Amino acid sequence: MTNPRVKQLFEAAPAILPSLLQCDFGNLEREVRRLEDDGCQGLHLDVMDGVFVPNISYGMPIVDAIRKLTDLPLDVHLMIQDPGGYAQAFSDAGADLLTFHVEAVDEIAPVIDNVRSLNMGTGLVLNPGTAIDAVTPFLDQIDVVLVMSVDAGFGGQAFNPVAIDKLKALRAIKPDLILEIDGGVNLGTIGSCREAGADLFVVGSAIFRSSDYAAALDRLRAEVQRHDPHSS
Ligand SMILES: O=C(CO)[C@@H](O)[C@H](O)COP(=O)(O)O
Ligand SMILES: [Co+2]
Repeated sequence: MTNPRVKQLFEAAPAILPSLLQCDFGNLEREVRRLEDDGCQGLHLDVMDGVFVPNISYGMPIVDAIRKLTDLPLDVHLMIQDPGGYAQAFSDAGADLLTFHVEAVDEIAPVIDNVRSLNMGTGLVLNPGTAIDAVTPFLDQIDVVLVMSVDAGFGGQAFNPVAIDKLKALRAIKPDLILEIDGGVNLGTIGSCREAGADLFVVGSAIFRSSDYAAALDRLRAEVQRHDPHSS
């Protein structure tokens, strides 16, 4: 992995990545500073097109605005049709790690090649109903598998435990693969994700519905540590 910010993010793992979907966009700079001050090691940005998922969030201009506010690694989760067609635009906007849904493309390999050629980290995303077989042929060409524990499209949904078995299966197939989990991750679910092998934990509601982000992050980090499969 040659992208230095992605390298930095992976070295920080296990790490919590706040999903900004539910942040206060009217005070974006203040939100980003708060998360930096609270010791976050990266930010997760959810891009939705209203076609691949039934919701619209934001696109390149917001990624670009956040890039100008921070040096933190930006993990851009594309929930869009034709992700390959937008890879250059998100690279230009400042994405470091670009993940796209296997359900959104017919041919996965050329899109991986496209993202890699732009020197971004590359990740494949699986919705809860998609088997891991969709990503296993590509594990040597990518940097991350993002396992969804909700159907992509909205924050604030309940965690689907089918994700736990997928994390365990992927971890068994490739012990050094970076595994990311996204959807319904909170104090009640983050520990089992860590035990199943997750390295990167995307958290939206469990941070942004709290008035004290720092305290919420500290509690989540403590739970990750308590469930670390490497500690006795
Ligand atoms: O990708 C998505 C939703 O599609 C996520 O990144 C959510 O934004 C996470 O929010 P919570 O489930 O933690 O509320
Ligand atoms: Co996401």
